[in-house]
Amino acid sequence: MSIPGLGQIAPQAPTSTQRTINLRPFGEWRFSIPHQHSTFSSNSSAAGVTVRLVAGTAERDGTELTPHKDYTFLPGTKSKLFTDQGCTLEINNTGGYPLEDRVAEHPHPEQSPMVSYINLHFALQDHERATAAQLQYPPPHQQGRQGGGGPRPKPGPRVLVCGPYCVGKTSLVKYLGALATRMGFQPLVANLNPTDGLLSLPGTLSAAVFGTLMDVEEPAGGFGVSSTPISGPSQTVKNPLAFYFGREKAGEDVDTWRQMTERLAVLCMRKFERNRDVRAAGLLLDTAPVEAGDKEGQELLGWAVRQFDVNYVVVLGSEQLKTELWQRFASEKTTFGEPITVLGLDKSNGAVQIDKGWRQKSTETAIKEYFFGGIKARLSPFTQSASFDELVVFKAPEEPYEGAPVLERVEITPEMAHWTLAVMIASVTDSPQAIRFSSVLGFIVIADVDVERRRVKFLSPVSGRLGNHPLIWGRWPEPYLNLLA
Ligand SMILES: Nc1ncnc2c1ncn2[C@@H]1O[C@H](COP(=O)(O)OP(=O)(O)OP(=O)(O)O)[C@@H](O)[C@H]1O
Repeated sequence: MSIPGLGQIAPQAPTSTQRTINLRPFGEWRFSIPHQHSTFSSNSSAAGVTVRLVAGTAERDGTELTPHKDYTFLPGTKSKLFTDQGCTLEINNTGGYPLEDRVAEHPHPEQSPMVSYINLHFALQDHERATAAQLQYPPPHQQGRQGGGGPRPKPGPRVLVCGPYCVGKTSLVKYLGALATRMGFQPLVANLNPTDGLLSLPGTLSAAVFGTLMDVEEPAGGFGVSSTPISGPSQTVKNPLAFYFGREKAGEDVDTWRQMTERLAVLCMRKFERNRDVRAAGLLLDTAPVEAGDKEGQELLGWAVRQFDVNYVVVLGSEQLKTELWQRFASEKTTFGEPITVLGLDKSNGAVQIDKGWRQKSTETAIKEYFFGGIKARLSPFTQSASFDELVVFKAPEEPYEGAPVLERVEITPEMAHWTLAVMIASVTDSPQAIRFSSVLGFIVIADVDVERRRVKFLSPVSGRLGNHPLIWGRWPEPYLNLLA
C-alpha cells in the first residue's frame, strides 16, 4: 500500500563519513546496515554506524534517544528513527559500513500511519488507566475477589497485532510496548511467531513483562537475546518465559503450536492474577504473517484470540484481512463478556521485506550473541564434555501425524554437531508430553561428537552440569555456521 504524498528523498551515496540531517515533525530516518560479509572489513575500530541526537526528540520504535549520547547501530540492523517534534541527527560512519539510508517526510503529517499508531496507544492507555483505577478501587461486586471469591478482575487491554508479511507487526508491538513502559505501565509482550525470537532464540514462543527500557542499539531493537539476564546486568534486562517449538512456522506442527500457545496463555493469565501492575497494563501479542483468504492462518489467529482472551485485534496493512477478521469475530466475546474489536491500520511504507539471506544471518547472529554476547557484554561460554550416557536427548518426529509421539528419545550422533539444543525445565524421568511442553531453561550448542570414545563436547552459557534436565533437538534453525570456527 503506498501512501499518497509521502515525500521520499532518494538514497544518497554518503560523501563523507560524518553527516548532519534535519527531520521535520513526523519525519523518519530509515536505515539499513547489511550484515557483515567476509568481503567487507571495516577500516576502523567502529563497531557500527554511530548516531547522536543533537537537537529535538527522536525515538526508535517508541524508545527515546537521550540527547548528545552516541548510539551505535550494528551491522544487521534495518530500522528507523522517528521524530514527532522534529530533530537534528549527526550520523557518523567512520567504519565505512555499507549504510543505506533515506529521509522520509510526510507533507501531511496528520495522514502518517504513525498518527494512527499514537492514537491507538492513547486509546489503550485510557483502557489501562481505567483498569488500574478499578484494580485500586474495585467495585463492590468485585471486592470479594481480592480476598478470594467474586468474579475475576478484568485485565487491561489484550491486543493481538496481525497482518501480512513484513508490514511492521513487530515494530508496532515494540512501539506500543515502549510507549506503555514510558507511561509507567508494565505490559506483557508475547510472541507467537517461531520464526522470530522475542528475548529468546528463533524457534521459540515466548513472553516477558516489559517494565524497563528497550535497548535502542541492538539490531532487534530490544527484542533480542542481548536484553536477557544471560547478557549480564543492564537497565534493559528482561526475563522471558520461553517454549521450544523447534520449527520455523506454526503450520509445520499445528497441534504442538496450539498446545504451546495454550500453555503460554495460561502462564500469562497467571501472571495477571499475581501481579496487579502487569494486569492493568494488559498484553501485546506479536503474530506470524497471515494474508487475506488464508483460512488456516486465520484459524490460528482465532485460536490465539481465544486462548489469550484478546479484546483488540489490530490488522496492519490489509483492508481485506481486516474485513475477514471482523466477520470472524463479530459474534464472539471474551470470557469477560467484552466484544472483540477489530481495527485496521495502514502499514508504514518504510516496513521492508526481509529476504531469506538477511533472516538467516539474523538467526545466526542471535545464536552467536546468546553464547558469545554482543558489543556491550562479551560472554565466554563454557566448554563442557560429557559421556553419551549423561545426556538425554529427545527429538520431535520429522513429519507430525495424528497419533505421532510428541517426542522420541534419540541417540547422540555426529549429525548433531553444531546444532543448538534446548535445555528443558523438566526431569529426564518426566513423560515426553511433560518435557515437550515445559519451558526452556537455556540452550547449549554441540561442538563435537566423538563416537569412538562416546563423548560429546558442548558449549553452554553457564558452568555446571546439566543434571537431569532433558534436551530437545529441534528441526529448525539448522546449524548454518560453526560457532567454534
Ligand atoms: N518505517 C520504517 N522505516 C524503516 N524500516 C522499518 C519501518 N517500519 C519497519 N521497518 C523495518 O522493516 C522490517 C520489517 O518490519 P517488522 O519486523 O516490524 O515487520 P513484521 O510484519 O513483524 O514482519 P514479519 O512478517 O516477518 O513478522 C524490520 O526490519 C523493521 O525494523
